[in-house]
Amino acid sequence: MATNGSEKCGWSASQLRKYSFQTKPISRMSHKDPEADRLIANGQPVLLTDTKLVSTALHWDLEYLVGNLGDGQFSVYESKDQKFMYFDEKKAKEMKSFEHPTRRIEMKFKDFVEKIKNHKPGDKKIYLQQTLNDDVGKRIVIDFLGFNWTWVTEQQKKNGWGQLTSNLLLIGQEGNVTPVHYDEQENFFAQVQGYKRILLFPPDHFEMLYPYPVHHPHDRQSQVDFDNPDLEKFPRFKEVEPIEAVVGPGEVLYIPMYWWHHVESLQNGGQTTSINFWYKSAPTGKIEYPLKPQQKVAMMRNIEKMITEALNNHEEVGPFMKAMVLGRYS
Ligand SMILES: O=C(O)C(=O)C[C@H](CCCc1ccccc1)C(=O)O
Ligand SMILES: [Zn+2]
Repeated sequence: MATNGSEKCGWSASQLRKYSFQTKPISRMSHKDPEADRLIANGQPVLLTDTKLVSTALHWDLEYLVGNLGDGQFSVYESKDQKFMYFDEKKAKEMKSFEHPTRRIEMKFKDFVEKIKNHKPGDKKIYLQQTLNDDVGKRIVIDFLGFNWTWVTEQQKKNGWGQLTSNLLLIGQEGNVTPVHYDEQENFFAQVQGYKRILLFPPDHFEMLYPYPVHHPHDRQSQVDFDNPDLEKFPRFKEVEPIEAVVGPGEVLYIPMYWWHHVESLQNGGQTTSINFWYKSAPTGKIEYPLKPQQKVAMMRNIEKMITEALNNHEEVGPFMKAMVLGRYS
């Protein structure tokens, strides 16, 4: 059996899902390597092995969290399969025909842990996704204050990013998948417990990942099902060239804004815990040409929003844009 030296790195290739495309490994390095700062400054992903960003959370197992997270409500998503596709609840309200792929339940942390413990094959899968806020126990506050704010705040300043908008606490079951999507924020993704495989696709993959329309509840998510890609509808999907990282406890992955990412908790790897750090982007300074792919995605989003609002009817957007382009610009 081919090993990847997994005895050293705590996981094996057999725990990774099989997809139709090849991947290339992401570069891994110390945060002290000047190459790391160069990559981050250029909006390139990099896996940082030794930031100690969340070292004070590495002991956050379920037992400790039950005793210290407090009595607040936590957002827990349940899915009939392993996929947890995010959707915008406001946009879902506007779209009667929209089929909700997951259901959000608010519950106390101890009830979430009970559900994890009593989970049987065939039960709905669950995924806790909750923004860390200040109604947590004081030991959690102490751990939180112990994060490496010196380093991450230095990165924020150096790269001219906006404010830290939130830290999302993510606790998922083995095998859970967050399908490929992009976010409009910079992200330091810190792994706390267990292993996650992250596939990353550059922003120019917009044409190969076929995102839903902007007004759709699944805005920013790809229409392509990685487990069963419809190459008739999405022919350019076969051109994708992702890079890949398996992140383990203590490791931090920089996911640049607009970079597509797919996240899976390794199969048979036990439950996973992650904390992300989402930052507003740097303000666009002087426009320089050629435009970056990220800027073009932002432009396409604004144009789509404007046309949709002006026509005040989603059905007319396609024909309107086709009339503009077919036979004229194509
Ligand atoms: O940190 C990130 O950006 C991730 O995608 C991490 C991902 C869960 C994110 C859920 C989500 C997706 C879109 C909008 C709001 C919330 C995971 O770890 O499964
Ligand atoms: Zn994301």
